[in-house]
Amino acid sequence: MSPTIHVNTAAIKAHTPIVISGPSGAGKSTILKRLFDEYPDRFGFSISHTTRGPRAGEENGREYHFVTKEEFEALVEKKGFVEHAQFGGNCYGTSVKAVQDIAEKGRVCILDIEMEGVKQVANHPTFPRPRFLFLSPPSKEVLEQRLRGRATDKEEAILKRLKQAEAEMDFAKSPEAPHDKVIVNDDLDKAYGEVRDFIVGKDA
Ligand SMILES: Nc1ncnc2c1ncn2[C@@H]1O[C@H](COP(=O)(O)OP(=O)(O)OP(=O)(O)O)[C@@H](O)[C@H]1O
Repeated sequence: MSPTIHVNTAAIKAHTPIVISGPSGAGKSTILKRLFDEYPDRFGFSISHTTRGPRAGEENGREYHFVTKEEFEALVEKKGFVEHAQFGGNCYGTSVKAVQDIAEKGRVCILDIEMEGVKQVANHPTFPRPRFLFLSPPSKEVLEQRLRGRATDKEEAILKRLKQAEAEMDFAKSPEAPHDKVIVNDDLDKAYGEVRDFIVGKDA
């Protein structure tokens, strides 16, 4: 057994990361963009690790930390990822260090991750507990309208997202869900205000 990596608990607790999840189309990107625009110096996104090769224009340590399968697995062994997953034959993960780097710069790390990742973060053996926010669409029907309205996905992708959305929403209602707050994105301004209150506090 390899020893687990060191975690700078103090830095992370001083700037508790926020995990935001919710079905695709719930409005996470829209709301986070607004938050970053309003508070440009307060937040940070961690740089993920991946075993896929860099694409033209991508730089190691900027878009991703590009690593070999062996390096990735060694970090998994050491509990060096707060969450990791496989997509299309490649591994992707958010390292403890990447989140820590943001906290050490005095910023709050925002993690936009899906259900399986949320479970992993919540169950990590040494990483301090972040704050968990779930953004929900008002209903499945409205979610479907928004996904279609966004017009970025093909029919097959929309159906897949809707199925995954159902799983996300069932999980959020289940007793094992770690969410500290559930916000329904019905009216965008109202939902944004609630997200901001949760993340930066009412008097910010
Ligand atoms: N309250 C709202 N009322 C109406 N439309 C909304 C509202 N919030 C977001 N939308 C629209 O819904 C669509 C989905 O939003 P967005 O792309 O932010 O979702 P997302 O949760 O980030 O999805 P993904 O995880 O796929 O990136 C967008 O077209 C956005 O403009």
